[in-house]
Amino acid sequence: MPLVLASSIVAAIGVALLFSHVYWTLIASPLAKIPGPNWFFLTSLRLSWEEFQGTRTRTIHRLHQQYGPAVRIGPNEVSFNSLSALRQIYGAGSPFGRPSAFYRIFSMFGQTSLFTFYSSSDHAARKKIMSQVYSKSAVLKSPVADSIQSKTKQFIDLIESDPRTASDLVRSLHFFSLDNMTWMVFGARGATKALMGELSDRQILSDIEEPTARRYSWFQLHLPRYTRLAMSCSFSHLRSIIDAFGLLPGKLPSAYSGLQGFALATFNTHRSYKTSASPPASESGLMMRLLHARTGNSGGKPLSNMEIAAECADNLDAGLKTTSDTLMFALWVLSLPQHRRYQERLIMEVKDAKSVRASDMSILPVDVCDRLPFLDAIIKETLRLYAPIAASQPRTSTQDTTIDSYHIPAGTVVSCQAFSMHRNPAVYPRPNTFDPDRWLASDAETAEIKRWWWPFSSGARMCLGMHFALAEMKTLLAAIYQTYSTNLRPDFENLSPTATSRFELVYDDSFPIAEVRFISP
Ligand code: HEM
Repeated sequence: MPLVLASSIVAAIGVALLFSHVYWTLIASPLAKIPGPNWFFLTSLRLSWEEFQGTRTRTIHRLHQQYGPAVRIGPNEVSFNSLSALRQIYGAGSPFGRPSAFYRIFSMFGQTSLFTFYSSSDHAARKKIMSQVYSKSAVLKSPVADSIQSKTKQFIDLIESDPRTASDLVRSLHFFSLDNMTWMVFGARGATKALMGELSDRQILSDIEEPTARRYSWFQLHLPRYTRLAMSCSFSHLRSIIDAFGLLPGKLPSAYSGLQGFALATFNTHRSYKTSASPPASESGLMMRLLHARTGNSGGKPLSNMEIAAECADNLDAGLKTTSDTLMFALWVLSLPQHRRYQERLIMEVKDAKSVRASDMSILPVDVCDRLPFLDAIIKETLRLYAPIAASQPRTSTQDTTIDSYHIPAGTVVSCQAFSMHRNPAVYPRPNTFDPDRWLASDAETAEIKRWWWPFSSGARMCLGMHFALAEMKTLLAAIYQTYSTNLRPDFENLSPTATSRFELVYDDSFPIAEVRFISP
């Protein structure tokens, strides 16, 4: 009898808790006024399931199409798709920061870095030290521009010497991006030579195509304790049971572990360089800048060794796939038979630019590429339709706010996603069509589409490496189309790639390794 009574009390408490949860989430919560599907209101598991399947971004987009510019996508989460919300969440003076619940999965060596700071003041102090390295004026001139040009030349040499490797775009563009990024971070002495065939450098990237990477990040985000336990479990029997039931988060402790290991080893090798006031090109780069800040030469806050190593690793991570995936999408989209005319126009533009320069320089200079209007339109349109970070960029605030006339309590996760911003048919007519010409109209006509273009985020936390990435991408595309035309293997013509996962920037699962053929005239 006491057992029955106890069970009845437990059941009654359970039902009461369930009712109060349902009442709160569906009726009493200030977020209940925001439209969206009830299942998403009730439990965050609903959205987590979409994330597990890799469909989160597309589902949120569909919900915006159905419910409008504000959609509640979880008990405590809202997605917005309007310029006013974008400015409020990400704009100057915004009270919103990056929530550690999500961004901790990007943490390197357990350190907080530019990418993972919540506090605006910590973030601003670190960004002040780092931003000069990647400023547009630094990128478009020597020694950065010379380095980009030399890596570009090495890519063209690879097409000539090893066309098979060059055509496998995931690999070859990662080599290009790695060599560029490592030069930016560690200077000439610490830069990799993957394009030139250095096997140990190519090996750094061996885990980036690990198919369980997204799954691992999902476990890390949603079940962090279990993930730690399962991955570090030293009892082989338990480990085999977890494995047998398919409950192992991933095969590797982390994708990019090769990149992190490289960053730490290179930092340790080179950190004792003398920090002279104006270091030579071989000693320039982010690491030197951070070491300077430590010794007080630049007036910044002193940083520990691990903080500097983490910042270096984080930059390699942030700049590697974003740039190489965008380049892959650009080469793929230009190689589609229906876009032949765009490829031909680009070829004309770069050849004209070459012909007005009397020099025998085989690669168009970075600053010249920066000013080519059709190339710029191609890059903008590629980043609109195939943004490598297309998914939500979550933010939270410690104070209550009102966004688009909805009351948003402190702690609510709010976000916009480039995938939806870039597909608003009222802003971009025929939003799913690749149309570079939309960027070539007058300033007045393009003002609105530029406001909605958001591949690099905006405001204080906008991408640090945007100018560097644009310079790399423009210089390489100009060099390729100066000499070659490209087409696709026929089985790649009917694919529709977009990186939509929040965790991995790789091509979608539906998009196998892309191969283009580089055709000499
Ligand atoms: C096509 C190439 C790239 C794209 C589309 C891109 C996009 C973005 C986006 C959307 C963010 C904000 C993410 C968020 O808040 O969740 C971001 C931040 C960042 N990106 Fe990039 N990125 C690219 C290349 C690079 C490169 C080459 C670097 C090299 C330094 C880089 C370094 C960073 C850093 C350090 C941040 C954090 C900035 C901050 O918090 O102030 N990115 N990027």
